[in-house]
Amino acid sequence: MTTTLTSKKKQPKQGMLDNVMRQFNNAADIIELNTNIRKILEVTNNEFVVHFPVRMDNGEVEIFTGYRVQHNNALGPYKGGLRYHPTVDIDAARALAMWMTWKTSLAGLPYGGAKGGIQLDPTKYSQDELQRITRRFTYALGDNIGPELDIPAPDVNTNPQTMAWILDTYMSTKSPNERSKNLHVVTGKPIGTGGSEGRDRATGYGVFLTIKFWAEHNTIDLKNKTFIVQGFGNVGYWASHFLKKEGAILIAVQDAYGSIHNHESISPEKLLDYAKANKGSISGFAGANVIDNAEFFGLDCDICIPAALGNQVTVDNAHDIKARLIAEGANGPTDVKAEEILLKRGIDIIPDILCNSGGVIGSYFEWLQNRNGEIWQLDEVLEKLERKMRESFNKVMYKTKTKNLDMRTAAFVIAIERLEETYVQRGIFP
Ligand SMILES: NC(=O)C1=CN([C@@H]2O[C@H](COP(=O)(O)OP(=O)(O)OC[C@H]3O[C@@H](n4cnc5c(N)ncnc54)[C@H](O)[C@@H]3O)[C@@H](O)[C@H]2O)C=CC1
Ligand SMILES: O=C(O)CCC(=O)C(=O)O
Repeated sequence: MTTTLTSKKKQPKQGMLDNVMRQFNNAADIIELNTNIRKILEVTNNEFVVHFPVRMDNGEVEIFTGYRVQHNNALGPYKGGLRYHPTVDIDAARALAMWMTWKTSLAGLPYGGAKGGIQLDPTKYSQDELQRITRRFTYALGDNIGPELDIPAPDVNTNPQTMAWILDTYMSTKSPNERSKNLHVVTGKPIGTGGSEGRDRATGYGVFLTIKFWAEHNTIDLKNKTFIVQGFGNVGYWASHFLKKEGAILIAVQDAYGSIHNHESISPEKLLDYAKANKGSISGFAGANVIDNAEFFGLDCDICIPAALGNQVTVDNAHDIKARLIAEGANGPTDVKAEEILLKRGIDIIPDILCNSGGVIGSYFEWLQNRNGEIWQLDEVLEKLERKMRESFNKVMYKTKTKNLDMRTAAFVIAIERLEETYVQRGIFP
């Protein structure tokens, strides 16, 4: 097992990392960010790369590579999800960690940003194998995570069960007297293991709320508005569920297995039941027609919700998009060049660091409850979540108006200004 720690080292820029750096530099230029603070924010604080062996069901040992990148902790402990996917590598973890720093700052949370995961295709492993992989990864990370240091949460292909395994493994390394003080080492846990009511739907509910606020802002009625969703996991499903409750109509879905379309409507609840019984896949669902993946983003609709992976809306499909609004459930789904095209075409984009921030806000509520020995009811959690998201949305809209900025740049400016303020107040970089 090896651990590599790279501190304050310049990184090459490409893919999602290139995107987030361009977004950051654009906003930093606009506010003429102090050059010393810019130097700090453009690199990650710590990077852990761990290789660890796990016994497979057939008795063979396989070596896995896991990552945890801690970008910045000026505002509080590092916070962010763990992703299990073949595309996880050091640059993906760096980019996603940076987005977490801007997201927690914009949301006004006492957190910094981190992200990580394991490079693997979870469909190739049994539940027992995934449990052993998760436990060995947790041992490998050791005390580089912790309830007041760095707090992981679910992301793509990880879920409350994954968090429960991490919690159990982490706690087993502590003395009995210390164990109960470590419940908040991860968030997004099952309710029976210290999880919070509402964390399951927090991200999708937040996506829905930002769409609702945007519609109110533009005096648009969401009733009978059509929407399409890429990614029908935790975020995609819950966003669809709440939009449907508001009267909007889901007409197309794309996941890792294919794309389906029904111009009349697709029931999110029926599709979820189907996917649950079909190893998570929407393919074969009887309530819609199969379409070519390449057609998906060009479908006629009012709202497009990318809620899967990064770099999905690109120069290759930005010209085809018919939606009036893109609501970024995923992290980094729109690349910088595609965004230029979309903005010129008058398409609004609710940026990821605002749109999907309900997840980390829900996590913050779970962390607070664990820390204080409290248990909140679902309606209390959702009310608090709505209040926080409305505050962030209003701040972003005010900045777009007063500084004549698009929503992403406005959100980045607010996030970076908060970090700048803390560095200046500490007196380190006046
Ligand atoms: N889970 C959370 O609380 C949060 C998640 N996010 C972001 O939302 C996005 C989705 O996350 P979750 O819903 O949690 O993941 P998930 O694992 O529950 O679902 C992922 C979905 O994306 C689909 N997908 C994977 N590869 C795809 C591809 N190449 N094309 C189309 N669809 C594909 C999968 O089939 C699945 O339906 C990610 O970008 C994640 O970082 C952001 C904030 C919080
Ligand atoms: O809930 C959290 O701590 C972070 C969720 C996450 O990974 C994200 O917002 O991208």
